[in-house]
Amino acid sequence: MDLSLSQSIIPTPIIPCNKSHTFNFKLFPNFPNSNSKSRNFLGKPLISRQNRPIRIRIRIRAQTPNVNNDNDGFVLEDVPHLTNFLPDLPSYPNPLQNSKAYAIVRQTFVHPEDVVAQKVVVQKDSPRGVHFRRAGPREKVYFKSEEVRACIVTCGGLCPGINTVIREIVCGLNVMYGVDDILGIEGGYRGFYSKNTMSLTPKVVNDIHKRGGTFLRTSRGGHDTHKIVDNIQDRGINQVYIIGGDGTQKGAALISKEVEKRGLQVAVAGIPKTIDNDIAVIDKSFGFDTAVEEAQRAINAAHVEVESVENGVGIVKLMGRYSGFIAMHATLASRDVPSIQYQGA
Ligand SMILES: Nc1ncnc2c1ncn2[C@@H]1O[C@H](COP(=O)(O)OP(=O)(O)O)[C@@H](O)[C@H]1O
Ligand SMILES: O=P(O)(O)OC[C@H]1O[C@](O)(COP(=O)(O)O)[C@@H](O)[C@@H]1O
Repeated sequence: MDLSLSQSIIPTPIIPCNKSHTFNFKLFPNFPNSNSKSRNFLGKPLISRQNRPIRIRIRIRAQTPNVNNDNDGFVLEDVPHLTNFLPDLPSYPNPLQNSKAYAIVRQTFVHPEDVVAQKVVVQKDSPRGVHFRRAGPREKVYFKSEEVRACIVTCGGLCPGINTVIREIVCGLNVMYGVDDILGIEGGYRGFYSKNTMSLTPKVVNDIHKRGGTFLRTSRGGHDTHKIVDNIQDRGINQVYIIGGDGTQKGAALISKEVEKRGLQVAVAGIPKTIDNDIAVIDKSFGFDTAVEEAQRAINAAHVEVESVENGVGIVKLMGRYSGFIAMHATLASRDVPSIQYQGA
């Protein structure tokens, strides 16, 4: 999957209700300069949620070259927010603040000014570089729990862990945020306008993470922005969670633009899916570990065959048309392959 960073949509993380299935969209938790003073590197609030243009790209350069100025070459690749076009939208305290079970979150809310650097290693006097908005629960939210009608859709190819993601969105919304109106859109984008929805509750999704594939089914094609947004409007949906690869996220961006054009209070969250782990800015894409484990099985099997005959040669072809991370990690982990040569297409 080729998910270029400028097109990436950073999702608000859903903290799982079951620790054993944790997956983490938090970006570089060890991001340096995390003290509150250095966060305000622009010397003024970085984010004005009011009247903020969509996907702003702030470039600030120091007047004098080679001056060690905190603002030098700082670029923020932002994501759209509802208040860009609905500036008077009221906000509410995050329900997690009142939760005994999740009380710890109060201390770890993501500050609105938190960003994540694309490059961890920089040189002295080099530009600060590109930064992304940090994902995570905020102190304020823009929906009342009882007014949320969420939906989840899965599009494009398969990847291990999709069902876990679906489950965690449902459980996270329900258990942590008190949302009980969650719809499953079946069969990818076209499911918005050609199929009925299913109701998703923690009980319905309880066991789905033990199965492969996607519980909601998927498809390629069928992205008709107007028909999809018409349907979102007709069904009174106000939160849309879209799980998929680069094609899917392009579709999500179009939906978000159409929502803005119509002035709807609908939040669109894209959850990047790639088995290849080729999104630089996140810790790890879900499903990658499983793919590496499975790949090692193939390598191990070939190794057993090779060892049992004279001059045996085993050939294992692993997936990853444009990305060699699965092949590289599986090979390094198994130690059965003396040297690695990765050849992309
Ligand atoms: N450029 C695009 N604009 C809008 N929708 C797109 C675009 N590319 C793909 N899609 C839609 O996204 C869905 C999945 O796309 P696909 O490229 O097949 O998989 P993936 O999301 O895994 O890359 C399909 O329903 C497709 O119609
Ligand atoms: O088996 P191959 O040809 O290496 O294909 C594997 C590739 O297919 C994918 O699963 C899907 O790729 P596309 O989204 O381009 O169809 C990639 O994530 C992966 O790298």
